[in-house]
Amino acid sequence: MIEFDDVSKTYHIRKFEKQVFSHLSFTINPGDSLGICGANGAGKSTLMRLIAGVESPTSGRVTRTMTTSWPIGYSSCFQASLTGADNARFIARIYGQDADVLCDYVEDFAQLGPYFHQPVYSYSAGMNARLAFGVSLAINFDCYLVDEVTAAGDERFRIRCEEALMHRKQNGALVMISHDANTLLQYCDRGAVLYGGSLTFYDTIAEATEVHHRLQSRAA
Ligand SMILES: Nc1ncnc2c1ncn2[C@@H]1O[C@H](COP(=O)(O)OP(=O)(O)OP(=O)(O)O)[C@@H](O)[C@H]1O
Repeated sequence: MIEFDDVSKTYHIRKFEKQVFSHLSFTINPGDSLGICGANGAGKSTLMRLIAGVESPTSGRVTRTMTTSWPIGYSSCFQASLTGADNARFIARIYGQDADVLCDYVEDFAQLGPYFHQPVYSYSAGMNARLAFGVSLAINFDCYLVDEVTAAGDERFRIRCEEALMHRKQNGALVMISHDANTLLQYCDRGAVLYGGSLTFYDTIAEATEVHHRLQSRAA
């Protein structure tokens, strides 16, 4: 379970203050697959970082009894001067996994060819995302956090991601951000819309994407 209790987040940037969201209370349970919709800058990635625990709330409390992946997406979570393989080994050690087994899985999954043994700074954004996806799928998290990453890679990679995520979803939880309604409809059951600093939940992802679409049309 991941529980948000009256969580608010504000960034202070020089003399400027940005309240991203306020007083969010909700729970993500095992078996949930939640799609989060919202316009650019609404706070989706910030929310994901708080769910993952890589950032803290300004006020309120986030309680986790499930292990969560880091937000898998285009933003890099790797040490750029190390190779993909060395990053995978490093992460294996942090999570107490067999480094050789994890490395083999990632090499096969991410299909980076010789780049797997090159420094991460030489990777494209898509290659970075493939590595991130491979490493996180190699570790058995209770909850996977996916930030737009399913768009990374070619058709074959997308099918691999889909199969792996659908399999993990059966045994755990999934929280996904995407600007593509079809992706959310494919992966998620429940939906939420982040708008004006508030998060509204819907029983189905179809309702959430529809509300988001209406809000977007109104703003245009
Ligand atoms: N580390 C930070 N410091 C200051 N402001 C930040 C930081 N991270 C995000 N913000 C601000 O918080 C707001 C929400 O950003 P966030 O990236 O969470 O939005 P998003 O919904 O994921 O956007 P997009 O769909 O464009 O990726 C934006 O106004 C952004 O400028």
